[in-house]
Amino acid sequence: MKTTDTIIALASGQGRSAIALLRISGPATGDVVTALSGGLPEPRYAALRRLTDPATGSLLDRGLVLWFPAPASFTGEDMAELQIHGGRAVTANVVNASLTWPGVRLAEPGEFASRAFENGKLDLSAVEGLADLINAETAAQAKQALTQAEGSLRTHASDWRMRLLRAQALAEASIDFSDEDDVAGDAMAQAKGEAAALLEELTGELQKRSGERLRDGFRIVIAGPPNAGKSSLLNAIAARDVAIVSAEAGTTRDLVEVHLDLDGLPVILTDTAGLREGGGEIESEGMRRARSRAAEADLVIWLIDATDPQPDPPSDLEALSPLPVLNKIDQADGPGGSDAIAISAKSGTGLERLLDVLKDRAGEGLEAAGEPPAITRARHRTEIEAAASALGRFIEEDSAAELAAEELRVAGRHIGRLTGYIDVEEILGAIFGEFCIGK
Ligand SMILES: Nc1nc2c(ncn2[C@@H]2O[C@H](COP(=O)(O)OP(=O)(O)OP(=O)(O)O)[C@@H](O)[C@H]2O)c(=O)[nH]1
Ligand SMILES: [K+]
Ligand SMILES: [Mg+2]
Repeated sequence: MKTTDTIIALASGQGRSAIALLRISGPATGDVVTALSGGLPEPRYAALRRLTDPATGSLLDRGLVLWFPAPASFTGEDMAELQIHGGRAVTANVVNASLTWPGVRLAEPGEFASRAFENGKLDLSAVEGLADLINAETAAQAKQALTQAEGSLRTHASDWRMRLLRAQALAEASIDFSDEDDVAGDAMAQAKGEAAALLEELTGELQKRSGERLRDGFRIVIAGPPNAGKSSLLNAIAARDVAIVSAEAGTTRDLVEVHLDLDGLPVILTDTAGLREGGGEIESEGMRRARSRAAEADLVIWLIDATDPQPDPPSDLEALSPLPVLNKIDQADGPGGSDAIAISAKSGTGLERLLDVLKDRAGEGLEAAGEPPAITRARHRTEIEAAASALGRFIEEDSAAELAAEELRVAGRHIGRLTGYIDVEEILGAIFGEFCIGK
């Protein structure tokens, strides 16, 4: 990416809409806007302007023009936003007219955010928060993403960095005074005390899983013998015909997944192939997938047919403490007498109760008690784990002070990568690649 280029992109969704938002960023922005609209409006005030093709003078559209001179813009560069009519031809014409200006090109995905990062407008954790906000499907996800975009992880990371620097300074003092035994020993003991307190805090954060779960969704897997009504249950909960239902045992082979919003909580519900002995090659592969998805789930529903004598779940599923649910009670004689939740996927009986239980379980899994979790994605976990093990090595190291102090620098590098203030090149692509064009 060359920051001398001026970039343009449709920031609102693709396709027909009432209004479309075009964003332009880079040194030629002022010239392009002047060429299109005859001048620059007052900074940060919307002005209604006629937009004409600078080459032919023909009218392209009328729209609102906003001008954000550097450095007070999202990217930190000269920027403009054009609110124009959202027809495909209108937006294409305005974009094409802008592209005729020298040094102007279409933006790559995430390029606006990446320039904001390069210009120190956003740190990496805030960029990730913005990406999550754009992808958020439920209210709880959006709330967490916004908290992160506003700097929740950055606040933690800078506190951790400061404490590491303090420990580092103490460890280095102990090296400098190594010929004065008690001064050196005292400084090293203080450094280890700082490190131990920080390690305890990092370990506490690593124990919380709710941030990542909330970002990814709480995973519920429906498992059970063939024909128990698993696909019928998925369809009933999703209120759409997602999975094929039939009286033939072994209908479902692949995993069928739906994303649900249960009172603001994101849930991923997966229907699986019925589990039984035997089965052909395809069905066996389906059962293998069912078991492995169940093993990764936050909650497994073991669905059985109330009208049919049932096998117990296989031992690998039993070990996951599945939630027992009894289906087809519309056809069963009695309530069954077990602790299973009784439902009919067909008539809808008992579904509300089941949904209440699912909401409770998802709520327990997703809503952190106390402080919101610092970790919201695997990248954060990897860095914090690496920092914690370096701290552990520092605390245990009782040989040369120089070697021990190096572990603190390693920990500092990993914490620094959370916000990207140091040594970030290799992680940039992965983060900005998640964005759509125009952000
Ligand atoms: N009476 C009654 N029939 C049901 C109920 N739920 C499902 N069925 C029927 O049971 C049969 C099997 O339903 P499916 O949803 O395909 O069952 P499955 O567990 O997904 O089956 P496989 O994918 O083959 O493992 C179909 O004929 C459904 O109409 C129910 O609550 N009551
Ligand atoms: K079936
Ligand atoms: Mg099925």
